[in-house]
Amino acid sequence: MKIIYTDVLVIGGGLAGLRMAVAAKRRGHDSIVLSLVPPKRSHSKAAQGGMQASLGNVIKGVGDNEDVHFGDTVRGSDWGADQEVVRMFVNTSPKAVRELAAWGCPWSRITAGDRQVIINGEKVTITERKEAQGMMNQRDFGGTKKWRTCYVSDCTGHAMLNTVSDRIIAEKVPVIERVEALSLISDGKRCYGAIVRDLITGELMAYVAKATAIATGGAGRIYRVTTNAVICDGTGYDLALKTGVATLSNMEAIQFHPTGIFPAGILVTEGCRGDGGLLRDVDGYRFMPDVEPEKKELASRDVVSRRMEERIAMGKGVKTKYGEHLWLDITLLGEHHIKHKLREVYEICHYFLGVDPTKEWVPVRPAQHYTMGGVRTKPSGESETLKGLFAAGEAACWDMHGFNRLGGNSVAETVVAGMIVGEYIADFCDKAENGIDIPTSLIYDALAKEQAELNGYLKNTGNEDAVALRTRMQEIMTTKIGIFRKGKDMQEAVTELEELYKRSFNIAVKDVTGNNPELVYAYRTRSMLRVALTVALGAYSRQESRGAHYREDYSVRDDVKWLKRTIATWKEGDTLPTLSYKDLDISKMELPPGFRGYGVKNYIENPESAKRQAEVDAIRQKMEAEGKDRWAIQDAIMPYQHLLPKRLQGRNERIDEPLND
Ligand SMILES: Cc1cc2nc3c(=O)[nH]c(=O)nc-3n(C[C@H](O)[C@H](O)[C@H](O)COP(=O)(O)OP(=O)(O)OC[C@H]3O[C@@H](n4cnc5c(N)ncnc54)[C@H](O)[C@@H]3O)c2cc1C
Repeated sequence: MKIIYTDVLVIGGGLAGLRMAVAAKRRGHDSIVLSLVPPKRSHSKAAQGGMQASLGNVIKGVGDNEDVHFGDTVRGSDWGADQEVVRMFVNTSPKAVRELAAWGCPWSRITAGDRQVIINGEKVTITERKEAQGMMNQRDFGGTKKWRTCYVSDCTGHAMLNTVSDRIIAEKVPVIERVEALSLISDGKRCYGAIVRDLITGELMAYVAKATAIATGGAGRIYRVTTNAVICDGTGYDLALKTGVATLSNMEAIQFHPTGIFPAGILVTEGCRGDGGLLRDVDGYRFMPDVEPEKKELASRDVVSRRMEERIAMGKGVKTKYGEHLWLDITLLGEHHIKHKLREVYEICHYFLGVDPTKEWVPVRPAQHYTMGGVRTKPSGESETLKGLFAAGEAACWDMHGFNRLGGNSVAETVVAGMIVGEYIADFCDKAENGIDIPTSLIYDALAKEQAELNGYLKNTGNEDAVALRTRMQEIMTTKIGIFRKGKDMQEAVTELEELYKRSFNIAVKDVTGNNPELVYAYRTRSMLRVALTVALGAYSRQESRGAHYREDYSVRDDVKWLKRTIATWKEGDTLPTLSYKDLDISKMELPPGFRGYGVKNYIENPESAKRQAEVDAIRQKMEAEGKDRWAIQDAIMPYQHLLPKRLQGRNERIDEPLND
């Protein structure tokens, strides 16, 4: 069996993984990236709408800055996010978008002068400034106060991923494709790499590394109706669970995107609504202004998805033999706009629905979209509990999104986290004490354990069918751990998923040769069941509603009892995860919990919130009177710069905020 040694092993060749590897390699550390598919086929490619960075280039973005982006993200998270991490993110995102531009990402650009846009269903003329000519263009997205989302038509992820993939080639980082990490090599205290299966030959290998990073993306495929591609099985989360030591966090926080095309669930971007698209019911009635007068179609995704499902429950859905849906109307944007700025949406509607969105409404219904939880890390991206293990991107939870992610904040997070965590990985590898100093027996034991697990499937005489188990799991997740959750349903879901998990030990794989896709399907199904159980038990146990986690039996956000992060581990031999909780500390928050400004104003206030708000207000008032600038005031309220690598600490330049000001 092959053993390959390297400094940094990155598991995942999407935006987050590639950007981390670039950072580590540039600091002189040999890095290897592993991927199930050629990296340019990673799911980051599917991102359509754009990347949030507070550049303030467009006229509708004037006044935008890190503070506004911070407020939008924390409110969007329903106060579930780690506010220090949000600050790190909003400060780095403008740098990341500009870095990508320097690397050749063809961002859509501003043409100065008049242009016609649709705002609130009306044609409006806006005038872009002369000094913005040629700068990155930005569109409106849900849950944001300013037009902040930079984009490349509606194939932003495609352009970003090509750019970073080209950079990884330039940096000469080997990317090993069509391989799958099955487990991590660990002695219970420190991670030393991974056991990896070659998906072409079926061979097992050990990749031994000083630092190992999980960047394996989301877990959409544990649901039946999802916008995620078939490789988004979420088995990367299970890599952490299987150690018994590394933790997952907030796995119950699952996002449902308002506009999956019906019935397939394929996404049409939030950019459709950002650019002026409207949601209509069976009567063609635009219902969002009635229920969300402030943000209408552009409230945050959790809110819009719930409003849509409520409309359907009122009997206002369009009935079909596949179920019910609502309409997305982008006809008012005009053919030229749709074919240039929403080109992919045009093609998706044309090829998958036979609908021409320049003339017809698009059938849509919310679909699973994003995993806010993930491998729990410190702000540096290192696991809180397993030294040498790092994570970034959708697979990670350094906790930037809390219980609801804003559109455009994910691809931004991948490259931002890649930059930050990549630097910390390099720092880790710089230290002599973090060399690879392990007995080879640890590697061989890990290989033998994985081989035994695979043999378990091959030699099993049981009669369980992996396809049936997975299909049932996906059905349970979609129907019982969906947009509206009820205690009884979730209890049943946990019980049945646990049963399916036990049955997965009786899956018999008949094919015994080579790459063996039947075996792959079987072992991934068991991993997915562990992940699904972590989501379901987390959801059942959290007795409140926060962001995308909405319970009909606990419909209120409870900042007294539940302002806390869920932490999950999986002990070997157990059939359920072990959950614990970690409080969020209001006394350190820059923006104490309150009303989000959209959605229902319905929360149990923690008395600490008002106290902290008074403190924050007093600091702000005093420092403003002293003539201090916004950076100094922010630093006094919640210092975070020390958490950023030095080279990322600088300020960002805007037309209205030149650096020499
Ligand atoms: C349809 C769609 C549209 C979206 N649009 C937007 C948008 O406009 N703006 C936005 O901000 N966000 C958007 N998102 C979300 C965003 O695209 C993703 O969250 C983000 O790109 C994830 O990047 P990542 O690097 O974390 O993971 P991915 O890009 O999913 O990459 C995961 C990588 O891990 C590899 N991998 C997985 N498991 C293993 C394993 N066991 N061993 C080895 N390799 C493994 C895969 O091969 C892949 O290379 C969208 C998501 C979807 C589904």
